[in-house]
Amino acid sequence: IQNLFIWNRLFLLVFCNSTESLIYFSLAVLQALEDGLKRADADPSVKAVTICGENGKFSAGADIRGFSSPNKQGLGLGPIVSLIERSEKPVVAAIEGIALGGGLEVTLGCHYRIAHVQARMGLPEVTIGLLPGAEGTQRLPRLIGVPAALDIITTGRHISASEALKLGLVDEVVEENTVEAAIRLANRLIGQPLGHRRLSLKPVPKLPNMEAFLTEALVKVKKRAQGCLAPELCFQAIKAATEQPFADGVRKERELFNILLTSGQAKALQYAFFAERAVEKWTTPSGASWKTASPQPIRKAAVIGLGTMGRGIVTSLVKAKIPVVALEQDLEYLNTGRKAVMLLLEREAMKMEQGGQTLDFNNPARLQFAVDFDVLRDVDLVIEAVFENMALKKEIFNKLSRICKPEAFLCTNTSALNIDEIASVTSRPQQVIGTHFFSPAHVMRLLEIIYGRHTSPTTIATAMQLAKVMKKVGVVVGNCFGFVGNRMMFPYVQQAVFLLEEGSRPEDVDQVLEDFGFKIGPFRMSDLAGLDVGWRSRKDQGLTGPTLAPGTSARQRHGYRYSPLPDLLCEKGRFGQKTGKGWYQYEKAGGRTAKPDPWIHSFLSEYRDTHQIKTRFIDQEEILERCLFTLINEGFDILAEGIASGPEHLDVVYINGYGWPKHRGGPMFYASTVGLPNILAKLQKYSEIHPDVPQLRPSAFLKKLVAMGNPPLNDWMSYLHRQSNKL
Ligand SMILES: CCCCCCCCCCCCC[C@H](O)CC(=O)SCCNC(=O)CCNC(=O)[C@H](O)C(C)(C)COP(=O)(O)OP(=O)(O)OC[C@H]1O[C@@H](n2cnc3c(N)ncnc32)[C@H](O)[C@@H]1OP(=O)(O)O
Ligand SMILES: NC(=O)c1ccc[n+]([C@@H]2O[C@H](COP(=O)([O-])OP(=O)(O)OC[C@H]3O[C@@H](n4cnc5c(N)ncnc54)[C@H](O)[C@@H]3O)[C@@H](O)[C@H]2O)c1
Repeated sequence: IQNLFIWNRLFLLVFCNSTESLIYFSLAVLQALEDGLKRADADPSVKAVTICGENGKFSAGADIRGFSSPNKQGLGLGPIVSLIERSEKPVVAAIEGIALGGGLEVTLGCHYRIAHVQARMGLPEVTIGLLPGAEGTQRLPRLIGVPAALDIITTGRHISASEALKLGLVDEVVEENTVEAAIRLANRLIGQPLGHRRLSLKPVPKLPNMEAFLTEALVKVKKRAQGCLAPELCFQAIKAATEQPFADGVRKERELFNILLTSGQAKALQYAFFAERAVEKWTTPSGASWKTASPQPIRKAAVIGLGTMGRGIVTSLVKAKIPVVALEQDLEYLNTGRKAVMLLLEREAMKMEQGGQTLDFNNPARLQFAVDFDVLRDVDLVIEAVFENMALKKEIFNKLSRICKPEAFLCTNTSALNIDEIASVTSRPQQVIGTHFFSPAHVMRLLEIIYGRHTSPTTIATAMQLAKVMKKVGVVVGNCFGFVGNRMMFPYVQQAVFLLEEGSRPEDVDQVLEDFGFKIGPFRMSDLAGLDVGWRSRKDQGLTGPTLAPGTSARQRHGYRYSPLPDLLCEKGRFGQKTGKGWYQYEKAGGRTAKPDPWIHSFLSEYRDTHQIKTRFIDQEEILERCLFTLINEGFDILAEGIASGPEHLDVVYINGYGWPKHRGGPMFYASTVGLPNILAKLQKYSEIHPDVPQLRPSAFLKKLVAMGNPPLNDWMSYLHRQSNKL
């Protein structure tokens, strides 16, 4: 706080920015706030105080980086909030832009709160592994009641000013100048009693069935948390507010805050927060970067293919208010696709209505369906989402190159195919790029953006901008088979299948990985995605099917271990959920409840007999290590090859696209917590046992980092000497 104005008889405290655009509490800001308050209190000419932020933003809360610094910046905020509340002079908060975390807690110490209609508020500490630690868990339930406080604190969601008004979190919402409105209110309050406005003195509003409500709420919180500690501790702090006097509740809040602060989960979640922002600042080995490349505006887009992916992509574009043309191969496919898209959009519109927003999709200027490529003449960008087949993709891109206007960008949603080969059939390879969405595309946040040899920086910047507009996290990566996400997943799934050959059951492997925190284990995931997808790809690669050379050993390909188990299941028509049978059995085709299948158990045991594999008990540790360490090992190769510019990229991909538990910070962050020497030793051990599995052989980069003394993750990339130029 640098600007303190004494304005008539009013003291205006203005938080000044620590950065260009956001105010978060550093030690200096806290000290200035405390000094300002004390000065206002001591000055008899000051009759009231207004607290506001600079540049139309109240505050983003404590400086998150401070939590991992030795002097733990921001920890003194609670006493300052109490100091505000105790003031004998009325204090009014003028909330503009955002009031988050400690920022909102400051307003809870104020006697009155006025918000601008576009302001957003929230206590997002839970999302970075913490709880509101400046007495917010004790004041908020007193202000808005336990159910609403529990919802806001355990989810960390942001709320609008109108919702805040409905909940009683703010006293007034204004459309005009919030600071002036706050000053007017402060002036009116001079000399009025404040006791009833001090939240710490108020009781928590009673519920007729508080105990039952809390018991039920805890079950819900735990279920949603999926192994993350913070939501449950947020709950405990709020429960304390219902049971104990304010001062004891604050003590409990501090105790719980400290547990979280020193937990690995908070560290991991805070790493993930900054990693997500770091990947926005993309660079490529050739020196192209977000700093110098400018995105082109996308006023109209097209999606080709309205299957599983195309439907979700169209929905995302419509939600982002980008006019779309949706194209299919014939009228029959078009009608099926149109129905599916309209259903998704209706559902999305309903969800948005609950939040007071609208979605306009029945207007042909916003969404058009077609089978004729001629309608693509005026679009700025096309996203191709047809079958995963190189010949088909090339045919489509060649056509697009001829029909679309010269400046249009051509994107492919391929899961693994070579972007350069696709681009080679166009006359504009510099405008061809991979935009790899994840299923369901209107829900999943990840957008892997793959540049080819000729892709221009403008094209990358435009794809990144598109991700942002679609509220997705874009991660720029290089071109290789499977890119980052799928390339790292192949060895993970491969190990899972090898474990079945050796003695595990699908449900054992899934359970271990779900206990680790994955939303869904590899076999449940395969059943959901459809086993036929991988089968088709393996047939295309000549690993199975009619093109396989006669006499090829069942369990070997190119001299390495191969498991035909997934192929055998597909040959029996077991494609997963869609056929009602896969690695599990389902109640019907299209059913969703996976049940262990005795058929699979006896099939596996016959398979082992046929191939003379001795069934052995495989413990949880081995399941976890073999699946995760091979995935991580591939990650080190990806970094060494320059396919991704840092470990954060791999982590953001895994958290947002593959259900990796965020509270473990992503696979590469997890590797850094396990310790690279431990990972190396385990890979060496398993590789000796399975010499025919190259994915278990430790990456040269991993070995190098261990030899360099296991440096911290932030330093890993400095140990690479880049020669490759992927652009
Ligand atoms: C030793 C033990 C003793 C125990 C004693 C217990 C006592 C406890 C006392 C503790 C007091 C705790 C107080 C409080 O409860 C805790 C907090 O306030 S935690 C912080 C809560 N706030 C947040 O989580 C907000 C996070 N930020 C956002 O959600 C978004 O950034 C935004 C504010 C909505 C803005 O979004 P955008 O406009 O899209 O902008 P960016 O996200 O790209 O951000 C721009 C830039 O700012 C950086 N940044 C944003 N917020 C913070 C922050 N709070 N701290 C640090 N940095 C922040 C962000 O990283 C970007 O910078 P870049 O990374 O690009 O350099
Ligand atoms: N399904 C997934 O989970 C997933 C995830 C990420 C990426 N992908 C990739 O996305 C692409 C599409 O996959 P999908 O699962 O949506 O496939 P899908 O089989 O569900 O749909 C493909 C659609 O493309 C249409 N199509 C085929 N040829 C066409 C043509 N010439 N013109 C117009 N439309 C045509 C088909 O009619 C079909 O509706 C593939 O490259 C796939 O690898 C899929």
